Amino acid sequence: MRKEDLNLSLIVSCQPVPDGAMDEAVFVAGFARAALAAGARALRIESSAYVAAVRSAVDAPIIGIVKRDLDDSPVRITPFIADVEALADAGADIIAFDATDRPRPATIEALLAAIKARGLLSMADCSCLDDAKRALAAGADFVGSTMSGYVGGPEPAEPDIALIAAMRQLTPYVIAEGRIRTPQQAADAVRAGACAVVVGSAITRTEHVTSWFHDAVSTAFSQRDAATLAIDIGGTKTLTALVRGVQVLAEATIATSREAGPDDWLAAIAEQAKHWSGRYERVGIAVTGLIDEGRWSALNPATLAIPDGYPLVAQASKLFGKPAFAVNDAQAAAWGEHRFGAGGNEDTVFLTISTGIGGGVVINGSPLLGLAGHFGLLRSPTLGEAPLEDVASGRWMATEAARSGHQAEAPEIFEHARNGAAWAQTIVAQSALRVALLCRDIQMMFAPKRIVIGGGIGLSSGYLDAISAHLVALPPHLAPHLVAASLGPRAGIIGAADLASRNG
Ligand SMILES: CC(=O)N[C@H](C=O)[C@@H](O)[C@H](O)[C@H](O)COP(=O)(O)O
Repeated sequence: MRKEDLNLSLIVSCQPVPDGAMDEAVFVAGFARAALAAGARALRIESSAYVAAVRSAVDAPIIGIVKRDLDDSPVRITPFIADVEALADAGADIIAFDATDRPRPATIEALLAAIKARGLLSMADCSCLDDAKRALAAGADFVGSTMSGYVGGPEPAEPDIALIAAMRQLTPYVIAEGRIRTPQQAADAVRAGACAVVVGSAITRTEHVTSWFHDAVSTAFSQRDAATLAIDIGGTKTLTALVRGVQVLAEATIATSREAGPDDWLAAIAEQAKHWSGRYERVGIAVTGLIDEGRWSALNPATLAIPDGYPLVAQASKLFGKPAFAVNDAQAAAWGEHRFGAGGNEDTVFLTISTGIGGGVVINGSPLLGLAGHFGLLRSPTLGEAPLEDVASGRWMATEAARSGHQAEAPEIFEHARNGAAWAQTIVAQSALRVALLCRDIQMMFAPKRIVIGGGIGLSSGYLDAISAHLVALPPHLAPHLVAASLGPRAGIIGAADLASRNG
């Protein structure tokens, strides 16, 4: 065969788990025929006996290898010249061998000479770019990424796409191999420049594939069945709950003492959670302010005076004796609404318009964490550089009412507006306009499928309509799709609980 014959091909490695249930010639030949029937162009087969068995069953090109566990060398793949001879006799078209720079019984040059002498093609199984350079200089026909991740240290989870790309700079005859477990990863290897892609375990090691599914399913079952202690620490109150999935099994609200600090807040929560001891496996915490690498800081100290960089995750896991995860409260609510509420599992931006203004973004199924989504702190010259929450939130509405001579909190202002009071209507309209402009800009930044509006102000009757009214003039492809939040004040604890279950 010619080197070009392998171009653009999928190669299936038929090496069942050694000593496993499928480690028999009849299964190896069966895997080979099934792979070819489904579009594979070539096969990679271990041992001269199995090469012979497959050769008698199919005409496709066979890459042959022999695997050995030697006492005096770490090299396992085709270490001896005699292995090359046996594979050639059995009918292999290409012979692959370990090309790593390690103590070995036969040199790379000697192996290559023996392969060439039989008129066959060679594949050098490399662990790094230097292996590939040496193998090509010695005359190897193909270089493969086979040994990357198997020459010491922990086995990586992903295929070495970067090595494939780097090898492609040396030669077009690069075969991608090793830990390619999804069609997506195989396509990535092609994009990185591979001329052919070998897939093994994911297709022909039934025991391995079953154990991947088994592990994932058992972990998900135990996570689903174990409850989470979910905590939402706000500027005035703290909600503590026992949550399983979207079910809130029990909950309690305590005041957040503004004179105290995080140690005392956590102690008060622990006192409450004593009743649920033994019933939760992890802790999910949503907080006002910024969470960065598990540390908690205030973004607006007026909401709650949090010391800079408080080690919230470390303190909580110590106090509760369980793994803890912390996230900003609006980001937690954004995740809750995205997964289980009005976000409908689509790209979602969540805005909570309440005493202050918060937000969260979920794009491509992942929440943006850290500083992302703190929309209430956006400043613009048109608003005199004031943070948006200082000119649109419930707090601002009450201040504006007082300025126009009316002592009223947000709910009463809405009531007055509905009853036709012009001063109240102006305040509501101004807040809604500013939030509408924010929604317009959010649409340009993230193009979410839905902007979910929550919070006491956001869900006040008429407010969503007032925002929408400012956006009707936008052309349809620029207009945000606004929807009302559906999980209410529990969105934060539900979101934090679900994020905690995914993060530990
Ligand atoms: C390192 C080593 O000994 N690799 C061996 C080489 O033939 C096989 O165990 C792998 O199954 C083969 O490389 C395909 O890789 P994966 O099964 O990850 O798709």
